[in-house]
Amino acid sequence: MGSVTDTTNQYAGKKITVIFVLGGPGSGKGTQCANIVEHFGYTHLSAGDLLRAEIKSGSENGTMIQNMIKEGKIVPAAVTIKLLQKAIQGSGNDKFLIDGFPRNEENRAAFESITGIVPELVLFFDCSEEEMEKRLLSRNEGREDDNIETIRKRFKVYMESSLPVIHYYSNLGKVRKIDAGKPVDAVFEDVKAVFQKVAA
Ligand SMILES: Nc1ncnc2c1ncn2[C@@H]1O[C@H](COP(=O)(O)OP(=O)(O)OP(=O)(O)O)[C@@H](O)[C@H]1O
Ligand SMILES: Nc1ccn([C@@H]2O[C@H](COP(=O)(O)O)[C@@H](O)[C@H]2O)c(=O)n1
Repeated sequence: MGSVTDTTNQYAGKKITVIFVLGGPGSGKGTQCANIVEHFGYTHLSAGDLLRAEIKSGSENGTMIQNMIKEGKIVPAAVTIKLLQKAIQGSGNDKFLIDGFPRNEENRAAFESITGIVPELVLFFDCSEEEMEKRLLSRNEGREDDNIETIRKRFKVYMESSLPVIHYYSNLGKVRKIDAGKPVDAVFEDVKAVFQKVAA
């Protein structure tokens, strides 16, 4: 198992690099991950997308996951980690952006102990609640949690449970904070600067 400072991960027989992508709901994580995939060859694994796919697949956990998402709550780590492990193992790539995970201390500690994977970096999209709310309310993707009631619950969970995870990695010197309140292209310029250093 890796230590928190050793980011050379051996996973399922191969060396992999993992970057966690964190930030509030609607801060633009998914949008920027798409840009990173295109420019830097990472595979994007969105925990939220994996959970939504699990609901659609008719899995035995589907109803539980759907209820948690509607309430803006965090699904038990064991469920999400299984989906992430499957996606990592099924990918031919060795570089992963894990978006929207770990979302709380339970996610973080369980991922570390189950997989032994240590993130190279944590990309943190910092954005005001006012801007995130505006973006989520106009996202228009038919998501069941993009309504004002659930959005407020998601913000509360983010403040109470997700920010402490970002602080944990910040104390380890792993966080790269990006001003995510700027237009998409300007945010990506700042993201690029981070990835150019990772590649160097
Ligand atoms: N920098 C930006 N400026 C304006 N709008 C943006 C910006 N980045 C993303 N958006 C838009 O805001 C909405 C939310 O973005 P996105 O889905 O990337 O956020 P997210 O952080 O992945 O959200 P969630 O955690 O809820 O999945 C989308 O409609 C997207 O097009
Ligand atoms: N680690 C995670 C990630 C997400 N969820 C649930 O999915 C919802 C949507 O997540 P997005 O990243 O797509 O915004 C989120 O509000 C949680 O209910 C989770 O449980 N654990």
